[in-house]
Amino acid sequence: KNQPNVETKNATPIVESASVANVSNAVKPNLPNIHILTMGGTIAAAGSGPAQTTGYEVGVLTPDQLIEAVPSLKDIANLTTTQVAKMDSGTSNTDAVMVKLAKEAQKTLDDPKYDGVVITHGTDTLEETAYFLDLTVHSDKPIVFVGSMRPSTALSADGPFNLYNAVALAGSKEAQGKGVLISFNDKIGNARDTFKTSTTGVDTFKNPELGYLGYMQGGKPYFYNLPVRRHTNQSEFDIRSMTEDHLKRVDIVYSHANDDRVMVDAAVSAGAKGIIHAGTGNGSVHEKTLPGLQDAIKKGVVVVRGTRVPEGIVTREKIDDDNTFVVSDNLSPQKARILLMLALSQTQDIQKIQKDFNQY
Ligand SMILES: NC(=O)C[C@H](N)C(=O)O
Repeated sequence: KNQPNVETKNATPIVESASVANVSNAVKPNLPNIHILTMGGTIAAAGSGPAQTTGYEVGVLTPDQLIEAVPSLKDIANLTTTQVAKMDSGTSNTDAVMVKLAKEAQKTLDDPKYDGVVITHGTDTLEETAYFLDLTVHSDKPIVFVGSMRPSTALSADGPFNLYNAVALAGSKEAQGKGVLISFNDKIGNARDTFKTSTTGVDTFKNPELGYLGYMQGGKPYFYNLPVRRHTNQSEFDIRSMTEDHLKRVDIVYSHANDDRVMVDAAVSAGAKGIIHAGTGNGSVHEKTLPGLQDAIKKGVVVVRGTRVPEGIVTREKIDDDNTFVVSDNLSPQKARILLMLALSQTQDIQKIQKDFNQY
């Protein structure tokens, strides 16, 4: 029950598929070879009418149908596809799914015939999966995440143009070596810093304070900024030597007025090896919650002092040295969970884990 609908089939070369009427059946040697890994989400969704933008069925379009909706893709890339999952990323994404996708992306990028990868993904947890791949996949070839906010059946559906831009970006020289990118609504963000900011608006992926890396315009990327934190080829985490068993349980505990230790204790009894404390303000820990975190640490749980506030950084204070907390830097709780899981796959050493949070 509630298992993500995950399946893998062999890569289908769209260029050889007679059933795909709008896609050229000849490989054009002057165009980049881009492989699309599909995960489901609203970009592959269908509703019942032109104004339905919520409550539609997610992940129903096949990879071929996704591509058929954008006939001009054949002019910018030779495309092949693999359906890795057809999930609603808000209800069904798991660490196992992320591992499976990262392995699939690594395998594709290691194949000299491919120039880049596009991943179509639901937007709810896109930023988490994208950051996971940014930290574990080793390649300088472009890796571009894309999705949509409106289902394929809606008026002004944003999926087709988003997909066109993502394929154009993945086929560009400019996108090489910049880590995992998120291409959405004509903008290019990096996986670490970009996050979903609107429940239903099409301009949802951004980082209001730190901005974007660039724009897509006329099917071309225009870059202005570079990510400086370690990613892809410079990362110590490596999907090639990792299985889902290496990823330990990390829970997020969200603080609020009138907080207490109940949720921390629940995480510890559920077997958490790490806790991200999404504190108020600059990472404040409620006085009634603190003893719970201290007891968790005594049991060997690693606690990251983070914040529920979307902007700004949490830096080390006396409370962190007194309690051996790690601080989250400027990572959101959901991105801190990804990094802590990966850090815990290598060490329990607090200083090393803090160094990871300072570098990634
Ligand atoms: N816009 C979307 O893709 C939302 C959808 N619930 C998903 O994350 O799969």
